[in-house]
Amino acid sequence: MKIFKAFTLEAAHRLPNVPEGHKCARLHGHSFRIEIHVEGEIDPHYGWVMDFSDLKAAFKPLYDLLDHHYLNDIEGLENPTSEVLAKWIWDRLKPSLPLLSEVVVHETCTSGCHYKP
Ligand SMILES: Nc1nc2c(c(=O)[nH]1)N=C([C@H](O)[C@H](O)COP(=O)(O)OP(=O)(O)OP(=O)(O)O)CN2
Ligand SMILES: [Zn+2]
Repeated sequence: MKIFKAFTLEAAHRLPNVPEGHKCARLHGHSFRIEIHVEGEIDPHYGWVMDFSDLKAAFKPLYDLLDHHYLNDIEGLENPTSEVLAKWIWDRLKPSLPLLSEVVVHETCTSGCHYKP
């Protein structure tokens, strides 16, 4: 069974490696929507894979690092594309959330990525 929790965070970024004249070289911000997916068996007593609030607690340290920050200043996010951000979250969350199965980053309403190794 797969479950997920979604988070919205505000952050600024620019993409330093885009071609000259690309709009995303300029400083701009997004309301990122991040989905954290986990996969596991349903606990027969609780009737859930895991408590959504435990999922929220696991992501909180990373949420606090990202929310209302300039992503380019964060180690590992010097080129903060959706793809880089999704893998950055996976690499830091997986050790404390072993059931993690996918990280989804919605950068805008129309753009984003799904990451699972
Ligand atoms: N593969 C990727 N391409 C782009 C990324 C990215 O992270 N991965 N990021 C950007 C920019 O950060 C930009 O803010 C988002 O791009 P875009 O979807 O083009 O934004 P728009 O709001 O202009 O989208 P429209 O739906 O076309 O209006 C660029 N590319
Ligand atoms: Zn952007």
